[in-house]
Amino acid sequence: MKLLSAAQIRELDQATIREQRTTSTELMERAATAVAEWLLSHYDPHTATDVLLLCGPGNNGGDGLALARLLYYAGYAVRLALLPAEKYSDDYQHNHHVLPKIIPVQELATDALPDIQPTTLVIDALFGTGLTRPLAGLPADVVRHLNASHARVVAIDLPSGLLADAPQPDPEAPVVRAAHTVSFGLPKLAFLLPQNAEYVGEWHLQDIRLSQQFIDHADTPWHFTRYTKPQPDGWAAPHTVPQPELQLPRRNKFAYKNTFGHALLLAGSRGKVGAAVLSSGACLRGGVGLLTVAVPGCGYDIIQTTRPEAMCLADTQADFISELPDLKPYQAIGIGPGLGQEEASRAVLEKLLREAQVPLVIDADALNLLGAHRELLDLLPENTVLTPHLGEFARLTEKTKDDYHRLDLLRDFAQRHRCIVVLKGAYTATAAPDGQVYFNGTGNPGMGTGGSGDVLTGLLLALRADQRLDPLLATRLAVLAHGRAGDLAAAHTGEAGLLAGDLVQHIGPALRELEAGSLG
Ligand SMILES: NC(=O)C1=CN([C@@H]2O[C@H](COP(=O)(O)OP(=O)(O)OC[C@H]3O[C@@H](n4cnc5c(N)ncnc54)[C@H](O)[C@@H]3O)[C@@H](O)[C@H]2O)[C@@H](O)CC1
Ligand SMILES: Nc1ncnc2c1ncn2[C@@H]1O[C@H](COP(=O)(O)OP(=O)(O)O)[C@@H](O)[C@H]1O
Ligand SMILES: [K+]
Repeated sequence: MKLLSAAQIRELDQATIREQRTTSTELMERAATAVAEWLLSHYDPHTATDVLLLCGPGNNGGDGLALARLLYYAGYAVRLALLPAEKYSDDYQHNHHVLPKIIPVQELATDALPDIQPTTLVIDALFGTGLTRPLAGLPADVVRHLNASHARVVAIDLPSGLLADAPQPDPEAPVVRAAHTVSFGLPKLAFLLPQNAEYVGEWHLQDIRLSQQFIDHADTPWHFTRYTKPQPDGWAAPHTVPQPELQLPRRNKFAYKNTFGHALLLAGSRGKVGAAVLSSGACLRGGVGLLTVAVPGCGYDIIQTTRPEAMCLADTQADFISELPDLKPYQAIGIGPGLGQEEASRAVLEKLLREAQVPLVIDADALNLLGAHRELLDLLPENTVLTPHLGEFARLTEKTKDDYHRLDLLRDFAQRHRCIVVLKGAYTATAAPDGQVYFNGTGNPGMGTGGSGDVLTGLLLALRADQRLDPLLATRLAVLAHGRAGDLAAAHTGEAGLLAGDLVQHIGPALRELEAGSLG
C-alpha cells in the first residue's frame, strides 16, 4: 500500500468527498466513528472513567469533538479541553455545535491547563496532518504538560507536533508521546522511522473508505507491504480474507530442480563458519534447487555434517576464502556472511563482481569490503541485492543527519548503482533501482540476535535463484517471509528466546503462507 504525503492526504480527503458524493462533515463522522470503535475494543468504559479530549482548531480537533459526542453516548465519562484560536475549521464548528451540553468543556490557557492524572485516558486531537510549523506558545505548553503527566495517550491520526512526512524543523519543539496512534486508511511515513517511535507508540489503521481510485493514481516513492495472514481465524469464510499483497507462485506439478536454480554461497571464516551454516540452511529451506557452499578449509567438515543437502567446496586456505570457484553452474550467487575482510577475500569479491553473469546477493563483510574499497561499487552488476544493516549502510555512504536523510541516501544509492538495497531493521526498507522504496511490516525485536541477517541472505539467495521470480519480487518476498518466519518462531520461543536457527525452521511455513491461493 502507498504512503502519501500530508498534501496528498488532504487531496485524498477531497477526492473521497467528490467521488462518493458525501460531505466533509460526513467523512469526519466516519473518522470519529472509526476511532470510537477502536477505543471501545481497547478501553472498557467501566475502567476508563476519566477520558480527556484535547482539541485543536482544525479538523483534527473536529475529529476530537465528534469523538467526544460518540464516546459520551457509548457510556464513557468524557471531558473536553479546547485550544482557543482566531479561526476554527467548518467541521470543527459543526461538531462543537452538536456537542451534548452535558459534556464539561474547558478552554485551554497557559495558566489553566487541564488536570491530567496518570489514570486519565487522554485523546490527542490537537493537530493532525495540517500542522504547518513547530509547536510554540500555548500548544507547546499543553503538550509539555501532557507529556509530564504520564497518562495514557491515544493520538488521532498523528501525535500532535509530528509531521506526517518530514523531520521536525525544530528539535526543541515538543511532540505528544502517544501510547497508540489511530490513523485512517494508510500508514504515514513518520510511523516507520525509529526517530519517531517514542511519539507514535503502536499505530493502528482504521478503514474509512477513502478513495481507492485516488490512491491508485497517487505518485509516491514510498510503499508499505501489507501482510494479512491468509488463514482465516475462527469461522470467517476463506474468500472474505484478503490474499497477501505479495504472492509466491505455486510450484508446478512437473517442476524440476532447475526451475528453482543452483545457488552458490561464499561464506564463513575461522570462528564464523556458523554464519555459513545458518545462511545455507535458510537457502535450502527457501526452496533452492541445488546449493553449493564455498567455505574456508576449516568449514568443510562443518558444512558437510550440518547441511548434508548442500554440496561443499573447501578453499585451500584454512581460515578464509581466497579462491573464486568456477561460476558456470550457478543461477545466483551470495557472498558475505561471516566472510571476514582479508585482502584475499576482497580480491575474490572483486573477481566475482567482474565475472558474474547471474544475480548476486551481497551481505555483511562483503558490504564492509565494498565500503572500504568504494571503487568496487562501480562494478556492481545491475539488480544486485545488497542487504546492509544501519551500520553497514553507513560504511557504504555518508554520515546521516536523521532517518529521513538516510532514506534519501538509500534511494539515491539504489538509483545510482542500479541495484536493490535492503536496509534492515524494524520496517526493513527495500529500495529499487527506480527509486521506489518498500517498507516491510513483518518481524519483531526478537530478531535482533546474531545470525538473523545471515538467514535473510540465504533465503534471498534461494529466491534470486528461482527462475520464476523477478529481482524485486524475489527480494520483497524474501524480506516479508524472513520477518514472518521470525513472528512464527517467536510465537514458540518468545522474543528473548529467539535464535537465528529458529528462523530457519520457520521459513517453510512462512513461504507456504505466501503461496498464491494459500489458506496457510
Ligand atoms: N474531511 C477531511 O479532510 C478529514 C480530515 N480528518 C482529520 O483532519 C486532520 C487534518 O485537519 P486540518 O487540515 O484542519 O489540520 P489540523 O487539524 O491538523 O490543524 C490545522 C489547524 O492548526 C493550525 N496550526 C497548524 N500548525 C500549527 C501550530 N504549529 N501551532 C498552532 N496552530 C497550528 C492551523 O492554522 C489550522 O487551524 C487530519 O489529521 C484528520 O485528523 C479526518 O476527519 C478525516 C476527514
Ligand atoms: N526490531 C526488529 N523488527 C523486525 N525485524 C528486525 C528487528 N531487529 C532486527 N530485525 C531483523 O533481523 C535481521 C538482523 O540482521 P543483521 O543485523 O544483519 O544481523 P546479523 O549480522 O547478526 O546476522 C534483519 O533482517 C532485521 O531486519
Ligand atoms: K493528533
